[in-house]
Amino acid sequence: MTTSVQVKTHLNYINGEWVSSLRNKVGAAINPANKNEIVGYVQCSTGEDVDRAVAAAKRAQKEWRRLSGAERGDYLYKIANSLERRLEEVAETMTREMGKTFPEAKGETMRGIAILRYYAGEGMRKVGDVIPATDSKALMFTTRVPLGVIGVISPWNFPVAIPIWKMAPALIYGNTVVMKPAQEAAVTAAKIMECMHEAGIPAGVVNMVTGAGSEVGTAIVNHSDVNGITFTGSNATGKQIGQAALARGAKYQLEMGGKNPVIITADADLDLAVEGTISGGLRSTGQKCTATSRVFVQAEIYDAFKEKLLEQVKEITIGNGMEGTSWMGPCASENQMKTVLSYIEKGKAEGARLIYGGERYTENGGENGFFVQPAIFEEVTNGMVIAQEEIFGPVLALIKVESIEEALTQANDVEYGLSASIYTKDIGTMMSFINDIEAGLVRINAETAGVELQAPFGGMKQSSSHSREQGQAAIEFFTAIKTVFVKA
Ligand SMILES: NC(=O)C1=CN([C@@H]2O[C@H](COP(=O)(O)OP(=O)(O)OC[C@H]3O[C@@H](n4cnc5c(N)ncnc54)[C@H](OP(=O)(O)O)[C@@H]3O)[C@@H](O)[C@H]2O)C=CC1
Ligand SMILES: O=C(O)CCC(=O)C(=O)O
Repeated sequence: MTTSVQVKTHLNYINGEWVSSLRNKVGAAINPANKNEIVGYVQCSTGEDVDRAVAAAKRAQKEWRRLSGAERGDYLYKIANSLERRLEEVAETMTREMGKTFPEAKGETMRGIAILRYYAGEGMRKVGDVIPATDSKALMFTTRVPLGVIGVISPWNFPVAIPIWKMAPALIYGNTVVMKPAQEAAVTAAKIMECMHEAGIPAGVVNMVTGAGSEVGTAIVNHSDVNGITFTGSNATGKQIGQAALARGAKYQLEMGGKNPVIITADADLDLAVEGTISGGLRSTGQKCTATSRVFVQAEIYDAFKEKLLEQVKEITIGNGMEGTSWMGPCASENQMKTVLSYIEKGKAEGARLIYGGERYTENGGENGFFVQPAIFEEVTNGMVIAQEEIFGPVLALIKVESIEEALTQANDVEYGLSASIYTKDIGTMMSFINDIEAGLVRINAETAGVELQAPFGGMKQSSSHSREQGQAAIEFFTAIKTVFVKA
């Protein structure tokens, strides 16, 4: 097990400098695999710290937007190189701070590097179109301008990838940023800022203020000089942010929960389906908005699928994510663990049959961490809470269906619409799934999780504010279009 990361007090990053919060108070970040281990200390900031960061971002924006896309891209390449040099350290910090296994944390950090390089390249791509004017002597075209200052509010479940997939496009299109990471992932976020600093990004272009969402997050959302807010997290918080932004006329983008289904048809490759269900539902301890949570299985193969699934889930090793033997780490916090355990209790109380796991895991030193065994329920009906609400934990609900139509109807019968997958060999079934499933991310013979950085990402229904992040879709949020008519 590597233990190279020093425990230190991380400061806010404002106007190119590392500064304490004006309140001068810090909070300890603890390891969810061992609550006695402190990973670092982070600032518990106030609205006044946000004011300073926003003022710095506003000042820096004029110069930053004047640079060419290629010049801004050069900074992103340098940030990517710095993150690459610190890959192991950042990944280890992530594992120790929020629990995901080291290989997953490393994979996520590499994804962050790839996102930075992708958007660095975007600085050289077209930003507008020439549109024929009705006047033959005129030239009409569109161009794009940055929004100004962007508030980035990010969650703890992807501490590197999510802040980067919000900040990199914001920056490349000429915006400046004030970032508030989840307090539970703020040490890892500070490492990203260190990479930005190392890359020599001009003072004020990127700023980070850590602290409670109810204080720091709210201050960003309500600040009149923050022109756009991009958020990933819970529906309750997302809706509040959307309403507050709308009330003062700021642009907003919300990525929220999921209750993602997988359908296993009678002709599915069962080994592949079991592998995808386990990986989609239980990797990262189920703490992905794209995690599989409802498993619709056709009656003909239900028993065979269940047997294989149970066989393999029993093999899952739980433990500290820094141990090479651990397949699944802890929940990210005590609160998250309690939420998951309470959903498991609700499932039992509502009459679903728990056929595997679902207890707090306390073996091999686990009593000091926030571990939960994977839980597999069957006899779940669509009206149950565990079939409707986002659990964000390692819980799978098996639902037996007679037909693909029944599976589709039930799969759509939730308020969310983020991702969905089907395992089938039949092209007709694939086509009806693509057409009829209500989800922004549709996957065939592949797990529900797994977002490609170059493709649009976002959900339908209550899963998002109906916008898309990542890939070239990001330009829609981070810029405004100007239509220009030139008459010589
Ligand atoms: N879609 C997804 O990827 C995610 C979904 N979730 C869902 O949300 C549940 C709860 O997780 P939780 O961490 O509480 O999620 P939140 O939505 O509360 O947190 C997400 C981010 O928003 C910040 N925040 C909280 N309240 C406000 C506010 N009033 N104004 C502005 N920003 C705010 C948080 O800060 P801080 O936490 O530092 O106070 C954090 O940075 C999970 O169980 C899961 O179901 C959670 C994370 C990611
Ligand atoms: O599935 C993924 O890779 C991304 C998931 C995600 O965006 C999230 O959980 O917030």
